[in-house]
Amino acid sequence: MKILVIGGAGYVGSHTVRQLVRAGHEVWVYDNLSRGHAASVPEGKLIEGEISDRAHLEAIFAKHRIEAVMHFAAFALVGESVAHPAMYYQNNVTATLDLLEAMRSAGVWRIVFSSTTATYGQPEKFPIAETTPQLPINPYGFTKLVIEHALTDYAKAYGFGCAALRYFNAAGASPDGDIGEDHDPESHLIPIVLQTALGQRARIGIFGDDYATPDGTCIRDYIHVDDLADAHQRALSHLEPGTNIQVNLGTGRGQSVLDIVEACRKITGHPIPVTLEPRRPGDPAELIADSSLAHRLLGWSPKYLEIEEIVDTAWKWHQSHPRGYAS
Ligand SMILES: NC(=O)c1ccc[n+]([C@@H]2O[C@H](COP(=O)([O-])OP(=O)(O)OC[C@H]3O[C@@H](n4cnc5c(N)ncnc54)[C@H](O)[C@@H]3O)[C@@H](O)[C@H]2O)c1
Ligand SMILES: O=c1ccn([C@@H]2O[C@H](COP(=O)(O)OP(=O)(O)O[C@H]3O[C@H](CO)[C@@H](O)[C@H](O)[C@H]3O)[C@@H](O)[C@H]2O)c(=O)[nH]1
Repeated sequence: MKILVIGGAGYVGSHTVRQLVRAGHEVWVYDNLSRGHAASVPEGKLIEGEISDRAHLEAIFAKHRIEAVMHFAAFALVGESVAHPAMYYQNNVTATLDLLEAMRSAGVWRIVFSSTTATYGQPEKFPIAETTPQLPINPYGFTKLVIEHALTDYAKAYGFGCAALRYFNAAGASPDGDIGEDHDPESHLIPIVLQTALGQRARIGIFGDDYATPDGTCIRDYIHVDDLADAHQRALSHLEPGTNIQVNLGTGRGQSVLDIVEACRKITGHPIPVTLEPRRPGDPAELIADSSLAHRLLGWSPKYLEIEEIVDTAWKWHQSHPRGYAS
């Protein structure tokens, strides 16, 4: 299929692009490089552009006879969304609606959308299934929920084929160490802990140890990026006009912040000093996925289940690219 991967120069997008290319799809990446890296995109495949630029998108859709969109482009940081909600509503909602309109004018009806567990807020029951009420507790989660609703309506009214993939915490890197996670500034837990192991940071600050979890630190379900990429391919082949699915993607296993530090100590052999810091606004205490629907609908199940295996792939990337793509 001819696929435009929007936000494909970013972390999850770049891993997905690789798998799509290997599977024989004709892939183009559309990205404004605000948070992505040209070096993560296969040679000659990057088109620089904004998702709010409808005319540019429509021209690209026509020129490359695009049949499907994978939409990764967004701002995606919980804490930042609390501090700067306008940025989030603008990019994740307004500009994404421009993209949907560009697709509609161009007759491109297939879309796989990066949604998130942040749309659930802080559920009371675990694991989280798709039937769990979506009650976001931060602006980021709200922006993604708005687009899920828009996709439902576009599927019904305009015959779009839509899959919203609700990832839990993306983690790890390509096992060959060629591509991986590189955000500047980095705010995600695993890369920060590994940067501490590399000596680039003196310590890792733990955001709160008074949550209602066994060790008091927040629990997340870390899912390998290559498993997410695999789910995108499966979702794409599931799309028909009017398809509208939402599925969780996680391992079903929860790791606390302290568990992650411990796993990184084991993999890196570094003591990794920690300090205690106040809670980060917008953080839910616990998020663990029930991904059985993705298994039933798409035949998907994660290949990386052990957190040490996931951290090991990230560690390979950080060791071979201590300054990320600038290395
Ligand atoms: N990383 C996670 O743990 C996680 C979990 C759940 C959902 N998600 C979602 O997955 C998607 C990808 O996340 P990521 O971690 O790879 O993020 P990322 O920041 O690494 O990648 C996003 C990419 O989109 C591009 N982009 C942003 N706004 C754009 C715009 N207006 N026009 C064109 N390009 C634009 C950026 O330059 C970047 O390359 C996001 O939509 C995010 O909300 C991520
Ligand atoms: O220096 C740090 C960084 C993070 N944390 C904690 O580690 C956990 C994970 O944080 P982080 O890696 O920043 O991820 P999340 O805030 O859980 O958000 C990620 O995972 C969500 C899905 O759960 C996605 O929607 C988001 O886009 C993605 O950034 C949270 O409890 C943080 O408070 C720390 O204690 N110290």
